[in-house]
Parts: sequence; C-alpha cells; structure tokens
Amino acid sequence: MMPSPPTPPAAAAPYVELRSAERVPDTHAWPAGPDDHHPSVEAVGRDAVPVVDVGDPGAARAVARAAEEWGAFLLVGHGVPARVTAGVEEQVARLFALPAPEKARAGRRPGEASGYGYPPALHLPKRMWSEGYTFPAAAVRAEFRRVWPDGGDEYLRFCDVMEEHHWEMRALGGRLLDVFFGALGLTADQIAAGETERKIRETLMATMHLNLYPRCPEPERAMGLAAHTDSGFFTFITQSPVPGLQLLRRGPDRWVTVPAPPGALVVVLGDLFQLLTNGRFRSALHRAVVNREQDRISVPYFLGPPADLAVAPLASAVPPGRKAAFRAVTWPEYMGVREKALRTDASALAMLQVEDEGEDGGVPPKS
Ligand SMILES: C=C1C[C@]23C[C@H]1CC[C@H]2[C@@]12CCC[C@@](C)(C(=O)O1)[C@H]2[C@@H]3C(=O)O
Ligand SMILES: O=C(O)CCC(=O)C(=O)O
Ligand SMILES: [Fe+2]
Repeated sequence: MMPSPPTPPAAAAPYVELRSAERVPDTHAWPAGPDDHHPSVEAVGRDAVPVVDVGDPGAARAVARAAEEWGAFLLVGHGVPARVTAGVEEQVARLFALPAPEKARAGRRPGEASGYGYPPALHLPKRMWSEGYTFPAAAVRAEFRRVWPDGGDEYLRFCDVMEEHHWEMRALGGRLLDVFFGALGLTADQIAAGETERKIRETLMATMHLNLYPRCPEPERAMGLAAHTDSGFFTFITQSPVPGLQLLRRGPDRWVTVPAPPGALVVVLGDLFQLLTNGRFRSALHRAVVNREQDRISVPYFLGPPADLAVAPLASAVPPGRKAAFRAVTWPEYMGVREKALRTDASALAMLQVEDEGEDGGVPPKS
C-alpha cells in the first residue's frame, strides 16, 4: 500500500546513541554544514510564512496565494483540540525514550514500509541527526504491538492518542482538500458534483512519520532532516515549540525558519499535488535543522492517493485549449521515478512533464 523504495546502504547501519554524543561523529558530519550555501533568515517581512484560518470566508483565496508562492503555510482555526496535540507530543517523546533494544524490536527491515528507522526515501552520503518511525495511520494498533508485544496500559494509551490524532487530521484533510479545490476556482457545487474530486477526497490515505531530533553538541555540522519535498498530496506537521523546520524561498535562495505558534499546524504541499494542480500549486522544499539546547519532535501526517489510483492533472486546473502538463502516475510509480531522479540529480516532476509549454506547469530548475 505504501511506496517502499530500495533501502539505502546507510539505513543498514545501527543508530548511534545521538543523545549521549559529545561530538558529531564523521558519519554524521555534513561537509557543507546545514546551510547548504544558502543563508538562514528569520520569517519576517516578505519572508513571513503565510497564515491561513480555515474558518475564514477568505480562506480559499489565502490558500491559493500561499500554495502558489510558498507551497506551504501555517494553518489556524482548524479546531483540533490542543489536548490532542499535546498528547501526541508526550506519547512520541515517550516512545523515543524507550531503551534502544525495545525500539529495535520494531526496526524497519529493508523493503518494509513501516517501523522504527531512517526516512525511507532519502539517499544521502551522510547520516542525519534524527530518529524516525513510519506507519500507516490507520494501522496504529497492529504496528505498535511490535514495540509493546504484550499490550498493556502504555500501549493502549499510545494507540488511543495516535488514533484520535489520526481521526482529527483525516477529517481536517478532507476539509482542507475542498478549500484547495475552491482555491483552484471550483464552486461548491462543482466540488460536490466532481467525480475525480470526490474520489480523491474519499480515498485519501494517511501515513505518519514520527521524528525526534535530539539536541546536538555541534548543530552547525549536523543535519536533522535533509532538504526534500514530500511526495504525496499534502502534509500536516505538528511540531513542538522548538524551532527547526525551514522552507526554501527562491530568488535569492534562502532558508526561512518556520515559527511554531501554539496551536498552528504547518501544511506542506507535496509533488503529487503539484502534478494534480497542473503545476499551479507548488511542492515546497524543506528540511529540519537541530540545536544545541533542546530535543525537538515533529509529527508529519502525510495525505496522498491510494497506491492504485493514478493521479493526473485535474481538468479544472488545465487552462482551456491547453494540454495537461504532466502524465498520470500512481504514488508508488512516482516514488520510483523520484528514486531515479535522485540518483541522476534530475527533477522527478520534470521527468513526468508531457511537453514544454512555457511557464504553465513549469518545474523550477533543481538548485
Ligand atoms: C508516505 C510516505 C512519505 C514519505 C515516504 C512514506 C513514509 C515516510 C515519508 C518520509 C518522511 C521523511 C522525508 C521523506 C522524503 C522520507 O524519506 O520519508 C518522506 C517520504 C515522502 O514524502 O516522499
Ligand atoms: O521536522 C519537521 O518539522 C519536518 C519533518 C518532515 O519534513 C518530514 O518528516 O517529511
Ligand atoms: Fe517533509
């Protein structure tokens, strides 16, 4: 069900105990440093990350602007109880605080889509300063028997909290999807009557990936999560108040640190959403940096199509008289294309472009 690309060689190496490290070992030292030649700037002025209130009558317009310009925004007014979000962070911290052998019981084996381990789709020369756990959101109870084989209170508490988070996020995902459709110019009637739109809303699949970024003795030499775009439709990121997530703004290229105001969710658009909207909405290049003082937790919730649903540009996103800018792909197929693109330093979306029609649906050159 979930795309599972071949495991990179680095994933085979066991986790080092990052938290007790006094230096960044060579295996984790990034030669260029986390700055990647681009400066990190504060989110102020024209670099202020857009904020969207889903309940606002002007939400569709604000979403359109943010999706075109940033491929990301902060979402407020979403109604997800703070209690649920706080519970998630507490449970994730508890999971990662378990002794290494207990986490290792759930280690993700090569080719597997879920379990404790390295992010599956990044292929890097160096290791990152983080621990991760990936699983299908709907399968939390089966998945975490691997960590807690005998069940018990800790297990039940963890599952209850994660499941409630899943229901909240899944419902919000459907709601935000309709806002996105509105942002593309569809009327409420068209959204309700559209076959493709309905299919996408009803079959949305959710994957969770838990991230722990332990505090780091030499943050400028380490990388929490290397720069990437998410591959699905869009991602809700619940993040702790400790900053670390950065978005790349182009021209001149700079990393903008995303603030973490209490109660705000970060929404990041993925590559398949760029394809679905014929290139009108952009996926956002993002990464996570680490810091010296505090551990940071983030809980992205990835929404995308089921594995067998081919995604093609929506008719409503293709200008009249023009051809769709991308060919249709399924998510697993896209992961394969991206895998190849990463190896050749090409852009995966560009490889799916039907023909160069000038600016429309254009993919910015890889930097
Ligand atoms: C549903 C997804 C989305 C995945 C793959 C699979 C589960 C884990 C996600 C991440 C999380 C970390 C970055 C990324 C690039 C990675 O390596 O694993 C993501 C990837 C994607 O967005 O492509
Ligand atoms: O840690 C974060 O805020 C971002 C995590 C992320 O981008 C991912 O897991 O895909
Ligand atoms: Fe991401």
